[in-house]
Amino acid sequence: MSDTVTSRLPRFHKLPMEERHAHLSRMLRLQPEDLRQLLGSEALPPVLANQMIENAVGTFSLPLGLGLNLQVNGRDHLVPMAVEEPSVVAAVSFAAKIVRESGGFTAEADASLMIGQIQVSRYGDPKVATEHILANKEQLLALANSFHPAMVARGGGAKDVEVRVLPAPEGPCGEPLLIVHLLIDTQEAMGANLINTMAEGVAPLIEQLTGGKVYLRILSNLADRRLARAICRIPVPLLADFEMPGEIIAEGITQASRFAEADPYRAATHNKGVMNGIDAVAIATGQDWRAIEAGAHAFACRSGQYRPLSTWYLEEGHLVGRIELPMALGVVGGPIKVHPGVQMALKLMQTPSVRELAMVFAAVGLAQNFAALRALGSVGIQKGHMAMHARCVAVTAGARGDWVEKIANLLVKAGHVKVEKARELLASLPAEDAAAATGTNV
Ligand SMILES: CC(C)(COP(=O)([O-])OP(=O)([O-])OC[C@H]1O[C@@H](n2cnc3c(N)ncnc32)[C@H](O)[C@@H]1OP(=O)([O-])[O-])[C@@H](O)C(=O)NCCC(=O)NCCSC(=O)C[C@@](C)(O)CC(=O)[O-]
Ligand SMILES: NC(=O)C1=CN([C@@H]2O[C@H](COP(=O)(O)OP(=O)(O)OC[C@H]3O[C@@H](n4cnc5c(N)ncnc54)[C@H](O)[C@@H]3O)[C@@H](O)[C@H]2O)C=CC1
Repeated sequence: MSDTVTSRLPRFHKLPMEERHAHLSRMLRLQPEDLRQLLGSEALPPVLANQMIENAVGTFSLPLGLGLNLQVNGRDHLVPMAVEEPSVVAAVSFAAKIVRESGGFTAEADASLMIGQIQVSRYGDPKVATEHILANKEQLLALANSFHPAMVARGGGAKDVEVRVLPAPEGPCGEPLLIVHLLIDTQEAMGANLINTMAEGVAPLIEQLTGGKVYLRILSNLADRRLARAICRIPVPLLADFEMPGEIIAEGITQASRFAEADPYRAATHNKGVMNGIDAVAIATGQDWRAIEAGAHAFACRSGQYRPLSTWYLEEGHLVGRIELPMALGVVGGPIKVHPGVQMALKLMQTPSVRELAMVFAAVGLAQNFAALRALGSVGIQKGHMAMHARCVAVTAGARGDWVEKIANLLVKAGHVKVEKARELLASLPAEDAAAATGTNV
């Protein structure tokens, strides 16, 4: 990664899109075809779409924004985000701007260790079956690795075997579940397909060793051996804005954190805010976001109560934020080398390794959460969010072209960001302006 790339691009959001492109071109040495890619005109050719999924009838677009100001472990990152919700990109950039003034995010990510699960039934005595499996661990690992020799050559592959005996859901009369875990290092890949291949591949040997019958052979999306963590420490005075001192803002954020820690109803929304950022960058970079979502929420519930993925507290005059969650990502495999838009997004991120990507994801989640809690714990979410949502409202009401921004500004000024109000504003325009505003004069 180049150190000459900065994600601190003041007032980038005020520029027209062509000037944003010009800026990126200079900084990242993008080619004209890269820019066409960004604009979507070459995003995903129908022929590729038809090869990617079944019954393809077209492609579907989302806006691609750039999260700015993000600094992780002293390095700047531009964050491509594919998302339909207004204010998400602004919010992450806003938070990252404050955090970078405090030294940026510190993050780490585990190696790509994933779990393949094999469910065994009719195995007899669970203790004996467990002993037989563990006594033949090396044979099982060798067999698993024989299905992916290239992965072993890269330093990855099956590394360990664990056995779990779980109580029968029907109660003591039912057979306890015997679950074998294959721990597999998937290196730069998310790994689902290769884990499933290995899990299916070792099943006959497990049946032979236990005398039982294997049912499911599939990865677990609770990727708790592959966690990413990020932390930030913001001096309280740095939280101040024109309206409020830092202490008041810090108090609002720590109160929000306490609420989420105590109440699953709130924790769900808190985590939705975290995932606003993570999902957007996951979609842009071709990740399996359902897998990331499943892992995040299962991890949030690991203590038996659904809890927040991030927490905030005060320590020695600083507001400290922490996040930890499973991060099963890939920079190869799946659609990553197939989808040209994904390749472009990874180019904007300067082709990170999978661990770098995981650290950026964690930092984005924490930044997104900070921005939401900062608003929620002080002026409320509607002020900033609705100001940006106003453009969507104006378009829904029929505004087009330059009039979208004008109507949006009038809605915010009126403190009334509603489609009826936008229609009322459009209807109150002189006939010529109204025709221009709704595009009916073209
Ligand atoms: C919206 C802001 C950022 C405005 O905040 P502001 O105070 O107007 O921002 P600012 O003018 O001080 O600008 C600071 C920086 O923010 C960025 N920024 C500022 N404006 C823009 C813009 N238009 N476009 C792009 N970037 C923008 C930009 O980087 C800018 O730096 P600059 O480049 O100017 O030096 C703030 O009010 C905010 O963060 N609000 C929270 C919004 C949010 O969280 N949205 C998510 C959707 S709500 C939801 O789904 C989640 C939730 C809330 O339920 C989760 C939960 O409950 O926990
Ligand atoms: N429950 C779940 O999460 C499930 C997810 N999936 C899907 O599986 C896909 C991901 O599976 P993968 O196995 O990651 O993709 P994949 O099947 O494309 O395998 C990754 C490929 O990349 C190659 N590779 C090249 N360089 C590598 C490197 N440095 N490190 C690692 N591999 C390297 C590997 O040899 C392998 O052939 C996603 O599309 C996901 O949606 C599929 C089934 C279930």
